[in-house]
Amino acid sequence: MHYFLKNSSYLVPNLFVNTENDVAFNSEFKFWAAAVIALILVCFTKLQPKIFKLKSKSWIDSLPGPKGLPIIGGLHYFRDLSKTFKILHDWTSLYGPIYRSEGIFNEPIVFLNDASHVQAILSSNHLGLVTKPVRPYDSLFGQFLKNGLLISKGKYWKSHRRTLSRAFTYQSFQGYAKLFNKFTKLLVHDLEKLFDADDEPHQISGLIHCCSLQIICGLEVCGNEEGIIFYESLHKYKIISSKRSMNPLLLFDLFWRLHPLSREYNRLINSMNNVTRKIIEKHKEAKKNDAQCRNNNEAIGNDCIMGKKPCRSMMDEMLASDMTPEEILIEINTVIAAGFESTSLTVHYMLFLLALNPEHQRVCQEEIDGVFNDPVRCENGNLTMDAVGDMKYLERCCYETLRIFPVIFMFQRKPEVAVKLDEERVLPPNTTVAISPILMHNNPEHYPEPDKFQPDRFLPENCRNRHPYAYLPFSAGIRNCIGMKFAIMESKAIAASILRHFEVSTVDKIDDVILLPSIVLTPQRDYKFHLKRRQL
Ligand code: HEM
Repeated sequence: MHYFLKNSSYLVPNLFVNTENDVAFNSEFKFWAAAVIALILVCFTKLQPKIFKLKSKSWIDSLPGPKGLPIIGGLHYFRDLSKTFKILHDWTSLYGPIYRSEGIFNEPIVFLNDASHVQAILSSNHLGLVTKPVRPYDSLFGQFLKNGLLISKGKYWKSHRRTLSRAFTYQSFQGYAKLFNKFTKLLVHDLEKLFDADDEPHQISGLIHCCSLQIICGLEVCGNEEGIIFYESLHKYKIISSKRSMNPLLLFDLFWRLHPLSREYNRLINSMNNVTRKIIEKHKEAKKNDAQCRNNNEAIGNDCIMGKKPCRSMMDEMLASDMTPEEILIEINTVIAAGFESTSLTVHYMLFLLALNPEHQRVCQEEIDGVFNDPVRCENGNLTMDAVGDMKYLERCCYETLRIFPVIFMFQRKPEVAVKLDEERVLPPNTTVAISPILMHNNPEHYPEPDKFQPDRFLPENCRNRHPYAYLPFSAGIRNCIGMKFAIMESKAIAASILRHFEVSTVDKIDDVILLPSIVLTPQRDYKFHLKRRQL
């Protein structure tokens, strides 16, 4: 078996799992007692003026919304994370398209669910508008992704965005066809082994995650020690980050540094950095071999593109830029952290929705067969990038999946300048706003019968009259997802390879599995699938 973790449910960062075994919780009780006392003292002396200042009157104070508690604001509503999305849906029904909640220290957070309000924030090119709030971004990612693209701001962000953008053009994707083909073939092979063994339903997200991780790293990492270390560390890192972001005490830097979890957190970051450094070294080595091979005009394995200008991968673009080694390390971690699981989860959700809707699965398979049976677009089972681009029905299924399951279910901004939301409201500078695709995509005004899986919502003629900011799985504007096109191509390539070889069905229903806000939208457990080989 090609994947590194036998029990794929392990792969799901489940916050209900008791992680006490994973991390050192020694002396936690003493820590909490000391922390609570210290917190009370700090609050009464230092923080009171800040709290009162935040309570200065503005129209935001009169917005409807759930009541916060002193200091912890609205965090207590999310004690039981399995209820998060129900609570958010209830708030939206109760308070309407714009309402106010509170973060830590009762900092107001304005929830925007109206597409034109969201447009006012996201559509501007003003650098002051793309700033993200320190919380939750810093507490979730700060020590790992530092000033990487996901969190940085201003001119620094702009210059790195420009460098990385060069690696995300259609032209540079051409080189990825080879990786898509290599790793999707391994995936199909592993799935055959898994489902040939018995007639039981199986969880397959471990295998899909593995495929996506290898594509984004550009290397076979799953079977070896480095892959295991990176994956396990990322898994634990996510659990700890989520715990921290929901725990008011741990949001204080001082307490966080004293807490045993933070030592474990630093250890995990060091492990991931070590793996990333090795990946960079291997890339440099592979590049050297590749250049040598072109000079000698002889092919080394499959990795040498004879006579052609080599396509530059994301890694190549970064290595060729004027970024320092430390900056490159951070950006590569950013791309892996932002890109691999979001994409594999999308494939997981897409297969689940196609299993629930076999009539759509059949249409996809007809389209996929047409491409695989065409020797121009698919030679020896190897898809070209154009062939992946050609699968338009599958693409609509991918868009519809991201409407129903937007893996980045919420993102935030803290504009440094005032923003006119509408004729009546100007958002004061430094106000935190939360934008939630999962709430916006459920609005029947934009998506009639939002619970239904209807890929044709994304036919061009059906999109034409929809508000352009009503669909936000990748955010929008100058700070949208840099990997958007890559993610769609990769999701399609993985899903196509599975649907080409298997009929996919599931024993689960949509409400059987609770969704958790575990940084990304994560099913509490994997869906269970039956994969039956197709007669080709
Ligand atoms: C289906 C898969 C994906 C989804 C749904 C997704 C969604 C998003 C969203 C909503 C954001 C904005 C986050 C925010 O504003 O806080 C974002 C940012 C980002 N994504 Fe993706 N993403 C996906 C795949 C990828 C891939 C494959 C890569 C890289 C190869 C990637 C790299 C990034 C980076 C670097 C950022 C930060 C961009 C910036 O701030 O300038 N993402 N993504």
